[in-house]
Amino acid sequence: MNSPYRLTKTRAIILFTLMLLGAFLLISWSSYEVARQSLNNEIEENTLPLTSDNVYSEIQQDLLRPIFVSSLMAHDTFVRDWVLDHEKDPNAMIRYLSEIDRRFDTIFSFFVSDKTDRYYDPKRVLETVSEKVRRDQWYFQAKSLPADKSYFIDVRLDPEDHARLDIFVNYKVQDYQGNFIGLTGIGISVEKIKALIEKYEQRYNRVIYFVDKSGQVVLHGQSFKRAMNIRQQPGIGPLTTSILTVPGGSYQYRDQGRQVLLNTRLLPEFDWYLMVEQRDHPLQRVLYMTLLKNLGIGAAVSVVFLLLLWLTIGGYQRRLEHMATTDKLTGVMNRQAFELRFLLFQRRRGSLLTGTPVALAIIDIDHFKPINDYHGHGIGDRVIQHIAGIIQTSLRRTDSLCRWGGDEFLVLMPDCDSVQALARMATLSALIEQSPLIFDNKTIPVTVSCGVAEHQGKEGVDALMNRADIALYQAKQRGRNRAEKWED
Ligand SMILES: Nc1nc2c(ncn2[C@@H]2O[C@H](COP(=O)(O)OP(=O)(O)OP(=O)(O)O)[C@@H](O)[C@H]2O)c(=O)[nH]1
Repeated sequence: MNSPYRLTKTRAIILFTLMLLGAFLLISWSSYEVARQSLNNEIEENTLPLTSDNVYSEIQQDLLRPIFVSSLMAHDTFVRDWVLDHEKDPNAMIRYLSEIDRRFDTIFSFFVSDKTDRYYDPKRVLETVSEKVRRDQWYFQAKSLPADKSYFIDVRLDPEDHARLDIFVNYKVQDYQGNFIGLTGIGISVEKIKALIEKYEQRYNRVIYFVDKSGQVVLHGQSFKRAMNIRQQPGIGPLTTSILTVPGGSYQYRDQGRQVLLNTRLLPEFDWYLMVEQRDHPLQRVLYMTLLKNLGIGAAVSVVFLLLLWLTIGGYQRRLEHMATTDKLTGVMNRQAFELRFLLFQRRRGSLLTGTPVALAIIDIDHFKPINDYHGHGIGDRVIQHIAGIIQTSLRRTDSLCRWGGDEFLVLMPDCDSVQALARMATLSALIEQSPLIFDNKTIPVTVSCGVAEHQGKEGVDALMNRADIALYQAKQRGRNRAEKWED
């Protein structure tokens, strides 16, 4: 009888659980998303560009200095006059270059004469450059620069230590009429710039590197372990074209499941892009941990809430069930519960196809109306309770007792034929006769009449009761205080 109620309760609890967990999940997730988004925006719009600006302005000094020094050399009247004076004193140029190295702390300075193709460095006059030699191509490349470009930058191996890279600034030298007369410039060590990049990476907790206009990574710190062209780098690859066609911007991409925020900025003097990347901001982790904590709290609150709900609903349900199935006056089963019990019994009997007999007895208090009329309704109630108590003590565990209404009781007796039932009811009526209600020094004798019938085939409760009622009528007719069974 409980199962349909339990099912409804279980369904309701599952529904509440889903709603509650859904609500917690939705609230926690949306607030996490809002916080994450605003943190990302803050990083993307403020923090990252600010870092980028700082790195740019600091690194720019170191990168622009060689251009500045080269420009000084190219416009120096000494250099131009010396060339125009047919390079008479090579030592003068050598001294000049070594002075440049000493004053500006460059690693290498040079001059190449267009007229003689001679290559000067701070120590000596090296051999001449030739268009036919591959390693001299940088010179002819610089020489053929468009008129509006005064220099070009070259990153290549250190001529003395081939394991290291140097940045060379090659500046065009022109005479007073603007004719090309040579190339001068200096070289600085990439290692120095790399050290700077690493310093900034540690200071700002960012990944910093430079790419040229083709997407090739030209400068990076030691921890950089990725494809040397960003076009081949997963995540950022598809963004490369848009990155390299604007002077700077903010981008987002995913790399190995992690979000990367990127700020780019063009260094026009080098035609390089400064790339500043932010991965795993510490606050992102804090936000994620907060999300997990919120979900944990949500789940715990849900569990406690649902447990209380389960117990409360269970308590109410049990009370309601008890109220709906029990007779208030006697505490025995009421009519509705009995009908349901009979239906279940019938179903079980049908499925088991058991041949065991089942009997039903109707017990009616004799002359109950006069008891009510003489002693009052309250005493009448006590008589009903008294009779219910006696019947209950005489039942087996498998019997079911019901107060059908007024002064009438039903007893359903499985594994009991009409003859056995009749005998049991006769014993019961004798017992009731010998057990008057005694109270306030008054003795109220009570007797009952019983009608018994055995269940036949698939008949319903009404048909069975009808036959038992006929038997009861006979008992009443034959003088009451007795039991009769239905006879065909
Ligand atoms: N005190 C009390 N009386 C009730 C209750 N329910 C019904 N009654 C009364 O029980 C009486 C039933 O009387 P009947 O069964 O008609 O007649 P009876 O006096 O028992 O006569 P027989 O059954 O022929 O012996 C009526 O007077 C009802 O008012 C109840 O809950 N408490």
